[in-house]
Amino acid sequence: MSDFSLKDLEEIVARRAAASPEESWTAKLVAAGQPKAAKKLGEEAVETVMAAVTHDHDNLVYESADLLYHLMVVLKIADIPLDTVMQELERRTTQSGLAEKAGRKNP
Ligand SMILES: N=c1c2ncn([C@@H]3O[C@H](COP(=O)(O)OP(=O)(O)OP(=O)(O)O)[C@@H](O)[C@H]3O)c2ncn1[C@@H]1O[C@H](COP(=O)(O)O)[C@@H](O)[C@H]1O
Repeated sequence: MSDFSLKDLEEIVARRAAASPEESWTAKLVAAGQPKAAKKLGEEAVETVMAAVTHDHDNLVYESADLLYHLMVVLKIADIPLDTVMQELERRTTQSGLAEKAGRKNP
């Protein structure tokens, strides 16, 4: 069981965003801007999907880590705290996903 949390990763990303792009991938992505960071997020999402559908357990773990890290970078560039996403997830705990979908105006 790891003590490492997404909150820890958020803090690392915030700290490294201010580093030199020559010495930090995080800083390089932040300097490149949201289109580049979001493109990397999309690539990691596709690689995660491929690992899942091919039942590649080890790669699914590896690509999921890449995906979560790049999501944290995209949220950082968008100036959205992880806590805002967690609040949205918490709000959703009051009903099932199926009930939420059925209640949409345009399902
Ligand atoms: N978790 C990560 C993490 N996961 C993936 N990556 C980097 O994401 C980059 C993209 O990897 P890919 O192989 O998918 O992409 P690529 O083909 O090399 O890149 P392109 O040529 O396509 O642009 C690689 O440089 C990975 O090392 C990460 N870089 C940083 N972190 C965390 O951020 C911290 C600070 O890192 P720096 O900002 O680099 O100091 C690290 O100690 C980690 O905790």
